[in-house]
Amino acid sequence: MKKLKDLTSHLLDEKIIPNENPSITSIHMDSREVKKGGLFFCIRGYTVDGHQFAEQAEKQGASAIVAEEKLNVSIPVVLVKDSKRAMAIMANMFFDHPTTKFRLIGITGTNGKTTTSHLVVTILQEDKRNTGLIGTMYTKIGAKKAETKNTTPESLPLQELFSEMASSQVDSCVMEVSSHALDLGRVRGSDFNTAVFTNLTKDHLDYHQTMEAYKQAKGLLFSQLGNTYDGERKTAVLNADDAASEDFEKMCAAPVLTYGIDQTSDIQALDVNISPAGTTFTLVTPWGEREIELSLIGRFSVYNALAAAGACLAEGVGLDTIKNALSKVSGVAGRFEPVDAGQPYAVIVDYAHTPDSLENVLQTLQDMANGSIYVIAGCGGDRDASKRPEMAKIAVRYSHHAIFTSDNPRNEDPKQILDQMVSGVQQKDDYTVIADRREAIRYAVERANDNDVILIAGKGHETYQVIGENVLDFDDRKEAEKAIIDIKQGRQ
Ligand SMILES: CC(=O)N[C@H]1[C@@H](OP(=O)(O)OP(=O)(O)OC[C@H]2O[C@@H](n3ccc(=O)[nH]c3=O)[C@H](O)[C@@H]2O)O[C@H](CO)[C@@H](O)[C@@H]1O[C@H](C)C(=O)N[C@@H](C)C(=O)N[C@H](CCC(=O)O)C(=O)O
Ligand SMILES: Nc1ncnc2c1ncn2[C@@H]1O[C@H](COP(=O)(O)OP(=O)(O)OP(=O)(O)O)[C@@H](O)[C@H]1O
Ligand SMILES: N[C@H](CCC[C@H](N)C(=O)O)C(=O)O
Ligand SMILES: [Mg+2]
Repeated sequence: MKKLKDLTSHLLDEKIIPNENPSITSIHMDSREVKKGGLFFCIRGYTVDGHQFAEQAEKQGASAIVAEEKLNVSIPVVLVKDSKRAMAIMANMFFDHPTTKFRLIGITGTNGKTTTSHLVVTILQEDKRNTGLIGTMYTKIGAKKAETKNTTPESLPLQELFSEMASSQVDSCVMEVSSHALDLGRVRGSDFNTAVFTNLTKDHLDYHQTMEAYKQAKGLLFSQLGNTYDGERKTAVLNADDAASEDFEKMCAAPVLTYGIDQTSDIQALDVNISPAGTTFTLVTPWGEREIELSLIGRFSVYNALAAAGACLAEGVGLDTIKNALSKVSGVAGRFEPVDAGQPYAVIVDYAHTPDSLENVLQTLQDMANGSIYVIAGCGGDRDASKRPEMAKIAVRYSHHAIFTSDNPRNEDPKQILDQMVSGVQQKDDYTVIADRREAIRYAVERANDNDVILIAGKGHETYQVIGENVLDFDDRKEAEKAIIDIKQGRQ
């Protein structure tokens, strides 16, 4: 059991620590979850100010509170300048520095984090490691999945999850590290061993405002990596074909391993061959060469495989293990996932929700399709509006017919989002606007002929649609399947 002062001993910023030193049996950032003997952190959020729940936490039996202002409570209050920062440090102390007990591999970048993290886990498991995974779709300890709200959780639930991983004998944890998480300090106190960069293109400018600030946020993963001198191996794995890597190299004290297709790099893909059946390339590394066979398609998949191979080489995995594991990967849910209901044309569900990812996926389809390409695309509400016209422009440029529809409108008017998309295209372009996503999918399915391709972009693995405050059941894969079957029956 911990005492309050065990947890405050590493708080170096301006603080006032009370004389009392109660026992702390649990820690909480949500007043509704506070237990007797717990420590409650008052966090100023985007929606509410956690300080207003201090009295509720006291009523529920909290032993102490961490806050940024004086409170009207009779339990001890630790006053700090920044309770989010204090929470990251104290959560790490409360759970006994869990990330020092296993290898931690962090993956950042605009696109490819979820895919690359799955590839890394597959390779590490082939190497008989006990893995943990934290990312957009779920968290996983071995095969046990749990739901998650954020791609990278807030520091307190994150350290708690790390602690559970350590108790479950996880020896390697692979996590997606979002730019929001880096900027908001959610991974402060996490001891990364290998840090991977996929790529940097436009997204999240609603939050970061400028590409420079967005890049700086991503760079924090590399500056937080530390160095190898304390005996632990640390490596930054950087994409040599992305200009941002030069900046990250400067921000990083650890050894750097680069990967690429175009630029000369430590880990290089040569003789890349992409076909609808899969991808092959020669993986050239400082440890030797191997012929790689992947069932994933597209040039972007080669980058994800290189990033994963780089991370695993940094983690000491052998080349044969990497080759074998990559040959077994069948795909990641909602990423270029085919829907097959016996139709004579292809339907692909993909999580492309940025201009760059949409362009990559459509380019890949263009290289392969024999018939027409239909793309169904929308843009999320309460998110970066500047990508809307760009995504629409890309959709019409690489398809024969684009259908603009709703993604997750959240608290925005779907019509307004669609108007912003349409502002990026010209009247002569071949597009249709159908706000209802179900109808948009049906529209494409009704029109597709043999050998055509329908790309349903943006929601990938998501099984819901957020409209206003309502979270409705919605799964692009199921909707497509239903539409194919209904329309087939109607045609018979
Ligand atoms: C903008 C943002 O990052 N918001 C995050 C933030 O929410 P918030 O600031 O609105 O929290 P709040 O509701 O104001 O609450 C403030 C505090 O009061 C507490 N509270 C609240 C109510 C109550 O009754 N009692 C109580 O104690 C809350 O627990 C909290 O500690 O803190 C929450 C808890 O950690 C996060 O789940 C939430 O992420 C939301 C869901 C979100 O959408 N975030 C996105 C922008 C995000 O972070 N995305 C990235 C991935 C992006 C990508 O790369 O694709 C991610 O890592 O997920
Ligand atoms: N290396 C890559 N470069 C560009 N686009 C990619 C790359 N890898 C995947 N994509 C595209 O981006 C989409 C999202 O991929 P993935 O989920 O792996 O990225 P992510 O970085 O985890 O995204 P998020 O930030 O939403 O968590 C894929 O469906 C695909 O269209
Ligand atoms: N992690 C991303 C996911 C976007 C997925 C897309 N379907 C949307 O809702 O915009 C975000 O929260 O911005
Ligand atoms: Mg992800």
